[in-house]
Amino acid sequence: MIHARGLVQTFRTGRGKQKREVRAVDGVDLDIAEGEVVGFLGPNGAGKTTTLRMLTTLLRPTAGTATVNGYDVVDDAVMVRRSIGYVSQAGGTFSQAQAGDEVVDHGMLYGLSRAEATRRGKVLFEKFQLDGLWERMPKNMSGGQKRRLDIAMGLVHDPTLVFLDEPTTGLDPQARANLWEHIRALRTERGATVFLTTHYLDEADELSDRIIIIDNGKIVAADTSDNLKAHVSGDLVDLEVTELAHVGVAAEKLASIAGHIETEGRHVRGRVRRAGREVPGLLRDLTSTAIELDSIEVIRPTLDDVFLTMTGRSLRDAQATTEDAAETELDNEGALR
Ligand SMILES: Nc1ncnc2c1ncn2[C@@H]1O[C@H](COP(=O)(O)OP(=O)(O)OP(=O)(O)O)[C@@H](O)[C@H]1O
Repeated sequence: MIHARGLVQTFRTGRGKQKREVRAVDGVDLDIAEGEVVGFLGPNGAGKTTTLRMLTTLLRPTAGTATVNGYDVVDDAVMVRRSIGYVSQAGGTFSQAQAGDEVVDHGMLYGLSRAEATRRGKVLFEKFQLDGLWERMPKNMSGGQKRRLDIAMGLVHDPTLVFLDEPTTGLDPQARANLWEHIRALRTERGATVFLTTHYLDEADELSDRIIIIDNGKIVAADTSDNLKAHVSGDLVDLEVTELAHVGVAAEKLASIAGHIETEGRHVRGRVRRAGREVPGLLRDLTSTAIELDSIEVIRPTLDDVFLTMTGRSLRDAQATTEDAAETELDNEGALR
């Protein structure tokens, strides 16, 4: 479905002495199979949108190659565009037209007849709970409704591969959860392959069969969420010992199955690769040495823990830093216009 080798995108930013080159995407390889839902995760400025724009033919790669649905993104750009659905981050720039007309026009742009585009549009409106809004102007819709309209537009020509760029950014929790249901249905009901970018960890976790993490233009991890968590971080085991005097011994015992032990008051913590298997033995060991616990907690790692392990910093911190350093003067030389 999607195969990319060594994709690179560089931008020149600034003027005069400030001039420099940004390697927004720096040698990305991707292999995405039919029917997969892949979450492309990374902090702001990591290179998610730029990768997506190369795969959807909106940007010509500076270097590297990619095929989408078997078509080359440079040589067969028109065929790539015809065979995919793309819902951009900003959403559609709607005219003064009614929502239904926007969808029909979009379908006709992809070669459907007016009748067929209308038929499919009506089905999608029902599916995305937009019934009754066919004649409404998009500017008078709620954020969630507009986002669902964007997705309906991206699907009107029935693509089997759909690119969604930050589909739920700016939506309230209820509208997000509702959109998640629709995204799940793309695969279960239509068998579509979905490639979605997000910087919400929970969203990537909830929706994706596989997660690809990008940072500074490079892929730092690619696997199922469970595998990433299990292999990279392990579970956090938090023991609360009853007697402060026992903290040292408890830490020694935990150290036999865990890496990097931390203590805080009566708490002893460490990461254990297979907590389900290891913890019963640890408890027996503690009991046999008469160390009592007030509580024990096993906390599954989050994707943020994975990111921390891979890059040495938290995804949330990385987000804040790149937002501060956001470029203001952009000069996009690679764009196909
Ligand atoms: N047209 C452009 N000209 C110059 N630099 C650009 C341009 N587009 C993106 N960049 C830079 O390339 C890097 C990657 O940007 P990109 O938009 O791909 O990141 P992202 O992961 O999608 O971030 P976000 O989550 O904020 O959308 C950033 O440093 C950004 O400032």
